[in-house]
Amino acid sequence: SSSSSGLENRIFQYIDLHQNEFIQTLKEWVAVESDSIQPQLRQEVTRMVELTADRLRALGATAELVKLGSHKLTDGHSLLLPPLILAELGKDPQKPTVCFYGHVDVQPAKKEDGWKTDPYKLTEIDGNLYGRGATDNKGPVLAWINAVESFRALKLDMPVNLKFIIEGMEEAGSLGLEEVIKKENQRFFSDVDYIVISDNLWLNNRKPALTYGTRGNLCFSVEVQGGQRDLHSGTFGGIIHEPMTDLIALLDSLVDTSGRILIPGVYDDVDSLTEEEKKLYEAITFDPEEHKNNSGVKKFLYDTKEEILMHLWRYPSLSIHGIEGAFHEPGIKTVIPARVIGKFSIRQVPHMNVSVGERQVIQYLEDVFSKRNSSNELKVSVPISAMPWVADINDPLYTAAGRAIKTVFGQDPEKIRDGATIPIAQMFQNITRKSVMMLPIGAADDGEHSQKEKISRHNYIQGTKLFAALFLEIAKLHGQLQEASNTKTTN
Ligand SMILES: NCCCC(=O)N[C@@H](Cc1c[nH]cn1)C(=O)O
Ligand SMILES: [Zn+2]
Ligand SMILES: [Zn+2]
Repeated sequence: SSSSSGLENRIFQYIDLHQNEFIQTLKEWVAVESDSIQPQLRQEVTRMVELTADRLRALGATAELVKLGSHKLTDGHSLLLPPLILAELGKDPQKPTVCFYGHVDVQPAKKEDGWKTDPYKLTEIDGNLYGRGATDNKGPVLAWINAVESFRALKLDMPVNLKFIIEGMEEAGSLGLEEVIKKENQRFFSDVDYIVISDNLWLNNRKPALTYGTRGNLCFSVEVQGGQRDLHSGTFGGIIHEPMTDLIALLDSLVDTSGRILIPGVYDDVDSLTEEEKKLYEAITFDPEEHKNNSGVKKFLYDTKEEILMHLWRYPSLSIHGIEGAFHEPGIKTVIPARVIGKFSIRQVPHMNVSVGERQVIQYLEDVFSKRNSSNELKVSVPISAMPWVADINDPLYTAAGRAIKTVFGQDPEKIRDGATIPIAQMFQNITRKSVMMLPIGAADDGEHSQKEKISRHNYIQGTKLFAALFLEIAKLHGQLQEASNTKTTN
């Protein structure tokens, strides 16, 4: 049913009445500088993980803090990783078990980066709650917790068993997580029926979405080394092969002005486009103008909605991210850097093979470099390699979420893919073989990772209702599934 039941209405009313308390908790969470990128803030990440575990325990859950060991920093030092939370609430064999994944670490944020408000002080302006982590991912994690809290406050039986897997290193590449999923596959995940991730955004500012796919990513570091030290360009400029010049030539050889990747073979395994798939893009509500406004750029490479969506979701793209070792301060420094490292990545799509891609790129870079007859040394490495993820939208989990969305937002969800990479989705699906779904609550203009990250009060509160409605829909679905399988066995 698309209209809410008496039970849902009671829960929704509770959520509406307690919204300021939910926002207060989000304020307390945003105040913790749980930046997982900067080593000096690692203790804050650990504190945030512990705070989250306490909150889960207050709901009646058991929350285990799994030690993940330490990792090596680029300067050679070792740093302890924050623990991972594995929590459980309810173990009724008659109920389905839903596992929620989220993260409580955040991207770095400094007021000087151009924030209009203090990034660690949640500030409400015109119905938007600005602050680092508001949408990525503290708001959505709290929305799950708020939903459970609402059932408890109303003394309602939870319709599903819940498990939570919450980490503190997502923004730094989910270090140590894959090993835990593998290790816990036969234990923690054994009775899980559904896995839900709420760590992405809607496709536009108003229409809710369900996400069934993400692109993967192959990240490359291209190092060009000349001599042992930087040189004066007045003394050596004109008589040596400069590492930066080699690197710029390499980077410039990767993609043409229309965005097409120039590495031979890259498009060979990309799924061919069927008429049926084409229709999916035509049916989606997506306003290229709104997307352009969210981005702040003047023009996209493509004009139509369909072309834009396909180039974000089902075609690979190559982006150049930066150059380590380059002089980047204001003013002029007439230096020739001795060693520079270019960073670029290729978003992977079905059915590209990451190992094949790796070889194609390395071979191509070596070929381009050898034609330059440079005396410098080239080294290519692949620090991150993540496969794309696509799920079956006909899975019952998607039906349940679609119904919950209709109840809360009064409209059917847009079924979308995401051009970014959530490696955990593919990992969960591949290792556990469970149904995996991404259910975002943030709008397209939430500005994850940017200087104006926010979640709207509306989305945070309706998102809380959405998760409560999802628990009920999954329980209903499970009842139906169980009835169907009982009918099968008795026939
Ligand atoms: N909307 C969710 C975005 C999550 C995100 O930003 N993921 C990163 C992960 C990544 C991929 N390669 C290196 N890190 C992303 O850039 O897609
Ligand atoms: Zn995130
Ligand atoms: Zn993020």
